[in-house]
Amino acid sequence: MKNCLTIAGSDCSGGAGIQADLKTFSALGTFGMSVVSAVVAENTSRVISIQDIDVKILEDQIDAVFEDIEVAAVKVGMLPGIESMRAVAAKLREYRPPVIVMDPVMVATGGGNLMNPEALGTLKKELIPVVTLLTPNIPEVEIIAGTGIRTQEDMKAAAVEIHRMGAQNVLIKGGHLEGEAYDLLYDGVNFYSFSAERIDTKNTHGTGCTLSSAITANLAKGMDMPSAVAEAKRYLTEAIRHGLAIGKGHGPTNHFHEFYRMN
Ligand SMILES: Nc1ncnc2c1ncn2[C@@H]1O[C@H](COP(=O)(O)OP(=O)(O)O)[C@@H](O)[C@H]1O
Ligand SMILES: Cc1ncc(COP(=O)(O)O)c(N)n1
Repeated sequence: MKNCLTIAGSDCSGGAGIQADLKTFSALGTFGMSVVSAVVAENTSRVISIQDIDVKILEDQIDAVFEDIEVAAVKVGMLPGIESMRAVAAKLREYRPPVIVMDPVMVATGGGNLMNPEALGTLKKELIPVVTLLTPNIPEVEIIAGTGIRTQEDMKAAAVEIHRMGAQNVLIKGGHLEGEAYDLLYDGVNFYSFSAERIDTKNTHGTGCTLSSAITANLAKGMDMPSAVAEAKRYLTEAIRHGLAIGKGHGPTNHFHEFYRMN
């Protein structure tokens, strides 16, 4: 079995963050481990408060995993600010895991800032250059690339720009645009399109986390990048289709529905 590590925030309501990542890692047959970067008091409707984890214990958690266990792939999710970003970037440069997938989480689906906007420069300078794959959504692309995105052509231009910043691969998620659920992958040479039907639901809490951790698990299992993304998208679409109407706001994706067990 391959070992996957998520470095991300804790969502006590279980739909996003490390909780979504660990459920995805398990559902896809990998062994999941987690380094907590922040504790977020949140639910399907709102973010109440956030406590950043001290940098020392953030670093110690990473050391505890890497000094003992072989890590096939790392997923990085919410990093709340400059200090945590610097610490994680330094540890990733030190341990050099074979795969690093980063979801540059900025805002929760239910609203609420999860990243200090002042950390944008650190994200660009220290983290983007070390990642195997960056998976921004449209608002995140607009902030990172500094351009408005309305069309698939805009997505292409921004993917090239983010690749230039140092990300080996870029997957721009089009969930925030209208029409089909269209995502675009750029590997520095080719573009790959991934389309799925848009499911009419408000239960989309954790979709980005689920997709990036599913890609991480698939890469850990040895798939090439386009196959890992295609399979992860298939997994995610079913997890949204069978999404759970839990809570009063945006319910979570479902990792254990009948469709996936049978396929
Ligand atoms: N209603 C939906 N039906 C099907 N796929 C969706 C839906 N909403 C989002 N997606 C897909 O979920 C993934 C994450 O989407 P997006 O909303 O863009 O990112 P984030 O969750 O980070 O904000 C993408 O693959 C996107 O295409
Ligand atoms: C701790 C944490 N991390 C990430 C998200 C974003 O989730 P989404 O996958 O809906 O973009 C979240 N709401 N909470």
